[in-house]
Amino acid sequence: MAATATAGAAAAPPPRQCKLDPKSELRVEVPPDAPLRVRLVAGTAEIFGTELPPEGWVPIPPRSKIAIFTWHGATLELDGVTESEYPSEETPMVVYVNTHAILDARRARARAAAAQGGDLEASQGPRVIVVGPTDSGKSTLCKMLLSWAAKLGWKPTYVDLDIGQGSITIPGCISATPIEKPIDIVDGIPLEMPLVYFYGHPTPSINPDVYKVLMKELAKTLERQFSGNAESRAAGMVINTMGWVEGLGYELLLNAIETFKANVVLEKLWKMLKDAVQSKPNIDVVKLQKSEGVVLRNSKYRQKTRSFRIKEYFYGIANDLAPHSNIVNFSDISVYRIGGGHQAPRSALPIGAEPVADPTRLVAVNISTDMIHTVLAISYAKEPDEIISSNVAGFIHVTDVDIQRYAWKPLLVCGLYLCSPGVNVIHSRKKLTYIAPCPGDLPSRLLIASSLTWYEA
Ligand SMILES: Nc1ncnc2c1ncn2[C@@H]1O[C@H](COP(=O)(O)OP(=O)(O)OP(=O)(O)O)[C@@H](O)[C@H]1O
Repeated sequence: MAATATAGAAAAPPPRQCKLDPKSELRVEVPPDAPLRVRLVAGTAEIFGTELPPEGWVPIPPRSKIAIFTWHGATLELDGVTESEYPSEETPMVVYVNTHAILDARRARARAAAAQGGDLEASQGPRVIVVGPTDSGKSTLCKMLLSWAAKLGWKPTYVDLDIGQGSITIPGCISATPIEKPIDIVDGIPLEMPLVYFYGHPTPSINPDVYKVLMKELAKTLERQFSGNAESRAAGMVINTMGWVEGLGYELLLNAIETFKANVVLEKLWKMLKDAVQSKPNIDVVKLQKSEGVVLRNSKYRQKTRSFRIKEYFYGIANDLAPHSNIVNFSDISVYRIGGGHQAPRSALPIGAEPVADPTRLVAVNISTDMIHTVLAISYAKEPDEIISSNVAGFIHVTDVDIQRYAWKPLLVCGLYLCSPGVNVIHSRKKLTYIAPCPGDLPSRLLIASSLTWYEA
């Protein structure tokens, strides 16, 4: 099939077939508002590690940028509009699958060591961390490594540290989930058992200390789970990182490698880390080539994608879920912000002591109309001081904040009507309206504020 670009095309082209040679891929970009479906007519093919079923049409979600790759050759049929579609034989897939094979061998070694009563280190499978700049294909490589491992029966843990995009749940979170089967082409990462810590902002620079603390909490919880589950331990982790690789971003990457005890670093297009971590024992740094198919996304596009991820949480990928609107009294909830606490004034400190800001301090937040359109996380914490070390149950989206309502009651004094705040009746409602994915009361009264906003169109 010749390279085509149908960007802006109003009418859908007729269904068309595309024959792919072995070890080649068809790269497709789906527009935001027109459906596309794909069918395997002959041969075998996969999308980022997940095989296309031998029969039937597969809907490709709007805004997707995908590659349909075949190892042994395939004929595909496409039905619908694309922004671009073209085949390519230049892919790094052989290198990627070889990397997978090495990881697989390490998992098998770890499992065998566990069966022979080996120590924790010997029974630990690969903890792979994928690093590199933005749009170098990190998330895509993670998906492939996870799906290929799951296809062989492993249940590796996917750890997503990329708070800018959020591939497990909404952006602003550090999360992890076991991957038990190849990642669904339509539904994405399974959401049955995610472990989610809420940072609440799309970039770590807002409060890197909190970002580090949350990474530590997640790593601690995973460590506990691994110590009681030899299979998960042998399957290991695949860790996705953010694309900020300079200055503070670089420091946070080194911190992530240490915190999650990563023992394989897969670099995409970037070798700065090599010098920093190669001197350490038991860490392998492997430089991998970037696929030419990876699509560059500007900041406006990323901002939009973040909004869509939040919308998807409430309305589903195919807009097939209906969130529930609910009203809660201010007195029934407590909202906190993690970090941003001001340092104590010098005058309040003992003589000679220097004021120290505690970036991880918990601050109670007054509920105000500023919260409208923001996302709040529902903490599993029992007490406020446990919030930073607790994962979250889910999210709500604030649609209205009713602070107070005045019922003017003018007084007739000497033939004049007067309005005085002193004598007016003030009807105070103090209610917050929100949408949530499920009906019923909130599972906890402890909520975490964020800078994540979403405007319902
Ligand atoms: N071979 C390919 N053909 C077509 N599209 C691709 C290919 N590989 C990746 N993509 C798409 O390119 C985009 C960027 O890739 P990806 O999300 O993996 O990069 P990233 O390094 O994780 O980015 P970031 O760090 O900015 O989140 C994604 O939409 C992805 O689906």
